[in-house]
Amino acid sequence: MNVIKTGSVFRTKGVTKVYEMGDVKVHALRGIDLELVEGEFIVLLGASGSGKSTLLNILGGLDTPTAGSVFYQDQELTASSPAALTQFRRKHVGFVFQFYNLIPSLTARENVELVTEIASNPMDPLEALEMVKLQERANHFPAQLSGGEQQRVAIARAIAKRPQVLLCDEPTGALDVQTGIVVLEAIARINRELGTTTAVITHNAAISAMADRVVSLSDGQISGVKTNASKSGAAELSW
Ligand SMILES: Nc1ncnc2c1ncn2[C@@H]1O[C@H](COP(=O)(O)OP(=O)(O)OP(=O)(O)O)[C@@H](O)[C@H]1O
Repeated sequence: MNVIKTGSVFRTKGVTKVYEMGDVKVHALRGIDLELVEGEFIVLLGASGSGKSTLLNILGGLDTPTAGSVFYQDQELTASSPAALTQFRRKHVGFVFQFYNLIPSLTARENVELVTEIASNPMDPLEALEMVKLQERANHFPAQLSGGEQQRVAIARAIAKRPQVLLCDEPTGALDVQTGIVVLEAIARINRELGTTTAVITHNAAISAMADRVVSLSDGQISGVKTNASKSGAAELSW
């Protein structure tokens, strides 16, 4: 069942990003107007170089646009100081990247604890590992886990502080299909059970079927927005 609440989480207006390297200007984003609402699962779909990562990094406060405005609820990120952006990221945003960035010398549980120790209302690390079905591997080190399991630890780490938004940049990009599906199931479960507003960026059109809404990017512009009448479970996907 699709339950979408109506509260606005992100609003962007005319977001433009130009990277300048010497005399060369790369227009990564060319005027993005987008709203994400509370509890929504959105897929940002586009070919390599279409601007997906740039947009996600701007939403998550890791990067700032050249022009345009970005609001997180009532906070204008584009008018926020670097310190305020750090606070925003720390409190409200969980990031998942293609490569898991776990600390090799720490167990799964300790990797999650890195976040729970500095968060104000965190989950128990084991509860976060249970959300991704890895509670039994809590005392294993990253080298003892498969790529998909390491990615699930990274997801547990991202959600353990109970962020309002989960931003995932090609979370299955380094995984085979079956492993990717288990990772996507974990992300869908978090969206469904915790109500975490979730954005997944991918070049893989098959993943779109899981989303409430699919926003296609092409050459730094939104080239299409599609609302799915019903969502597929990750297990139904194939690519
Ligand atoms: N730091 C940077 N400096 C210069 N150009 C950049 C930088 N980051 C991205 N770009 C350029 O901006 C454009 C958009 O890049 P972006 O990484 O957002 O695309 P993407 O859709 O996420 O691609 P991919 O799927 O390959 O990761 C590309 O042309 C890229 O080369």
